[in-house]
Amino acid sequence: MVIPTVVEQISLPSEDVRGSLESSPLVSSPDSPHGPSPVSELLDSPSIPAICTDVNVVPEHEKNELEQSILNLEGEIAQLSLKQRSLDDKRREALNKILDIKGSKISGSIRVFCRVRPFLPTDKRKIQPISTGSEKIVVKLAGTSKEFEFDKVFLPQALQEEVFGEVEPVLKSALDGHNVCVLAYGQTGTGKTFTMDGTNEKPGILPRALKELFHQASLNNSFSLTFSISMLEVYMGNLKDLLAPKPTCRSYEALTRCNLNIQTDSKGLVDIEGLTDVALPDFAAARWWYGKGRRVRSTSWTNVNEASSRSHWNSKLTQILRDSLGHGSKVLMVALVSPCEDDVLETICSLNFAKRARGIESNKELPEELKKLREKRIALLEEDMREAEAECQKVTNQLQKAEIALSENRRLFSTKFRLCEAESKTPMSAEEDTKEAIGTPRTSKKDIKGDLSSSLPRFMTSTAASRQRQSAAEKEIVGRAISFRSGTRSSIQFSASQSVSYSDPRLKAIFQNSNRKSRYAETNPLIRDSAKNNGSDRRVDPLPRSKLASSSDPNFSATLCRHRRRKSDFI
Ligand SMILES: Nc1ncnc2c1ncn2[C@@H]1O[C@H](COP(=O)(O)OP(=O)(O)OP(=O)(O)O)[C@@H](O)[C@H]1O
Repeated sequence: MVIPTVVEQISLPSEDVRGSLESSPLVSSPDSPHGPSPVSELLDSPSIPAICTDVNVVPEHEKNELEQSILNLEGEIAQLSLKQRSLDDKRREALNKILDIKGSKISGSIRVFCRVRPFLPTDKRKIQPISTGSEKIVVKLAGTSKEFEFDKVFLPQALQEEVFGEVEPVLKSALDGHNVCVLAYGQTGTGKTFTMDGTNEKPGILPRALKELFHQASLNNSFSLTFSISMLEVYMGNLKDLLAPKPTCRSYEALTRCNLNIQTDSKGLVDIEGLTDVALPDFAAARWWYGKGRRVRSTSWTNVNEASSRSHWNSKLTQILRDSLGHGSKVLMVALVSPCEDDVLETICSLNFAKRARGIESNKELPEELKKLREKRIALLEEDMREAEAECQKVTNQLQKAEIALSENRRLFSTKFRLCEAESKTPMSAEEDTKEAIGTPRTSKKDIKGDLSSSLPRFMTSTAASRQRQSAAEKEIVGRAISFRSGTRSSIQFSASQSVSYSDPRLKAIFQNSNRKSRYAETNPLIRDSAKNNGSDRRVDPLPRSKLASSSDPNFSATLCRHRRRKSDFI
């Protein structure tokens, strides 16, 4: 009665095994006087392969197919990553050109906007001395008029969204690794806070920028970005750390938080000693810390020694912004002006400063034809950029799908074949081996026996002597089954060494490292070589780890590491 159990364990019936089984006293041949045994019937049946399947042995062709699929997906991912990279380069190049053309025609990197505040109920003389166009602003004073030209002029009714829309390209540039600085400048009460911070209902540039940065970073998974935030206020020559932990007493510690020192690090970059730098894992954290900084900013300066450095304070700001205003950085200044006649002198002062910052005289305007050419060029570049962005998004989606398929295939592979391989390699005790050779768990065997004996009439159940004989016969069969099993196992090991073994370089590439960069570096000679080159050419900025914007892409590691500074400048 145990024969079917033995048969169930035979995965690849060979002639030897067949012979062993058929010669067993319990397994009679078709010619035997007892007629064909259940085993013989099973072995002769055309459905043997389906019945004789060892649960621990997966067909080799399935293994090869899965392995091939993994390799194909790896190749596809490498190709898509390259495509994604080149589209991203294309987009970045177009964006840079746009910013350069849109920026000052002379300095190339500073864009200056002007925003006119609307009349407020508290304003006294609501006579508007300013006339505006989309790039021009004219101020009338004592019968004369003065004209200023900027990259963009926002009318009093301009929405926060419109202003942010013009800032957005510069943010993308920040994610591409450029230092970016957004400044608001103007007379008191003209809307600097409103433009940069805004209100809960009408958020300004900063909250929108934080949201957009995290959103943009989440769209592209070809590299990883880390964000951190620092906030400081420059007031009367003193630097206040807005994110510092609350001082326990109004003492020296509190004072030092208001008198940070500006230093130059070993690389000649600006370093504000002791400035709090908080890592931002997500947008929620960014919003929280930004809110904290805003609240601290609104509190009064009580412990500050106002006489300390008045003489060289409009220079502290310059020192702080030095890196952000330097070569290769993108600067955006918003000059805020009042619409009131009473403020007209201040307005002219602000506009003159903004004009100097922009570096172009309004009377040296570009001829109309050149202007049109410039606009046309910008429109073409914007189209290129949009196309590259859309294409890049498609590739990113394909990449995500391929990565999901790859991880699913790997999971399948490791559960099916590694388990199987481990199973076949684990040394088994004689008892375990016997159990396995017989196959069905003991309980099942008992069940079968129990079921059968209970279903048989008493006279058909075995006597003590017949049980002894049966046991001896079983032992013999089990002995043969064990030797067969051993043979099977070694054959699994052999085939495994061809396809599943860790010594196989193809699988090594798949299993060894889940890190994409190194995996690609191993599997794709193109990437491996470029990574090597970049590694030798690029200088790695030794900023503290928390201050680094790390990237899995070797091309980005050097350029993104200045995010901390960019962020602090930004705020
Ligand atoms: N574009 C605008 N639309 C509606 N309200 C505005 C706008 N700009 C400024 N305001 C309002 O004008 C007032 C002064 O603005 P805000 O406080 O932003 O000026 P400020 O330049 O930051 O002033 P200060 O330099 O004194 O801090 C606020 O009540 C603000 O809500």
